[in-house]
Amino acid sequence: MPLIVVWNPACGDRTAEPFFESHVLPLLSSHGITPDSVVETTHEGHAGEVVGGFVQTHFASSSSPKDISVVLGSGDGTLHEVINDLYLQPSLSGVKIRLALVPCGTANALYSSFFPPPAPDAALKDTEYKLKSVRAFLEDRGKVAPVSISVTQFKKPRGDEDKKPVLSAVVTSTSLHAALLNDSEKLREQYPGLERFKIAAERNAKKWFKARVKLLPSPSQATPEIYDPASNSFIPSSDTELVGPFAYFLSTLNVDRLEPAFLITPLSRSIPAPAGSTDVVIIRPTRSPSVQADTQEEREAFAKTTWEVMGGAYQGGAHVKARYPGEGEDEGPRVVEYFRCGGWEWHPHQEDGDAHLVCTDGLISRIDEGGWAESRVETEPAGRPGFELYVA
Ligand SMILES: Nc1ncnc2c1ncn2[C@@H]1O[C@H](COP(=O)(O)OP(=O)(O)OP(=O)(O)O)[C@@H](O)[C@H]1O
Repeated sequence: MPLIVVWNPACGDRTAEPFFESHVLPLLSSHGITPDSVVETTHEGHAGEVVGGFVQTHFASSSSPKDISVVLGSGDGTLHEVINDLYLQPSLSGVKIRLALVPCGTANALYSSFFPPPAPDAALKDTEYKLKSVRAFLEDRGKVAPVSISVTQFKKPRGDEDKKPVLSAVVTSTSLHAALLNDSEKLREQYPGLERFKIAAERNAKKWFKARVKLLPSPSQATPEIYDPASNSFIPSSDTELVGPFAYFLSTLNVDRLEPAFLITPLSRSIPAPAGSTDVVIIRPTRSPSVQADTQEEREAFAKTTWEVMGGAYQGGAHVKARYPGEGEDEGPRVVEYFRCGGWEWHPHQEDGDAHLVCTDGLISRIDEGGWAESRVETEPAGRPGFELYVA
């Protein structure tokens, strides 16, 4: 099977190059494997260009089999670029792109979801931990997990052309997560590690985002579902048209975490999601019994709730069960609404600029004035290239 090795020297703590030179390339060599191509990226977008070029070259000269392997040293953003470059190319229909990921990025959500680290802090300094997907490629080439794709389309006001769709394999979000990702890029130089996400979150925690949302069913659902903690299962949701404001709105695919220890959608593993569905985590402040109106004072006071509850994602996903204080002990409504569905529409309020940001795997896009976004899990991947991850 054709093999290309690519790493991004600029991601994470910038140690991809020495890690590949010292560990990955020698490991391949010790198994008698010489890659057809070895590339260190030199600029944004380069990984997509080289993998795309590699696939085209191989399939121009052979008709079958249409499988290639990519050893990719990066974070989620570089993988996002590769998927976005390749997925919509009609000439790559039916090609299988099998990825051996080496987690060299900052968050490494996809890798740490498939290879949950025993100790989050130590994980990325542990050479053997980082080589798990490469070892799966070397030792058991048949063992792969499919990587599902979400397609987000940016709709313009009537009469205008839509922008090119953006694909994601990890996270699609608006509200606090999109706002903090927008800020965190500016902090990358100063804070190369995970702390830049926390700093950016603190800066944005007091914002509420005015929008309305329509949840869309997956092909296997009659209607979108909501998590019912009492039965520990998903049940049909009576509410699928959600009115804001929103403090938090985030959906995931393929992952249960955004960082090794930040389990934002833990139910995607404990109650496995059927193909074609995404898990959506939402906080709407006006559901709180103590919030009377959308005022600056209420926003500032509510930031503490958002902060504390979302901190539960660092405690194994405790946010999923958090409640507002109520009449009796544990009687208030749930803070987090946890949905499972096929996708969603996000219609931002025209005057709320912050509500126009959408994050797809770290890439920030802005919805045009008067426009809206629609994100759906791809359910007809026939005619597209398929992505798979070597797993243990
Ligand atoms: N040689 C390069 N110099 C500068 N930037 C690069 C280079 N090669 C790739 N990039 C860009 O680096 C950015 C960051 O990469 P990536 O998202 O994979 O890492 P990360 O942000 O550290 O990790 P994560 O996404 O897991 O948090 C990507 O947008 C990619 O386009």
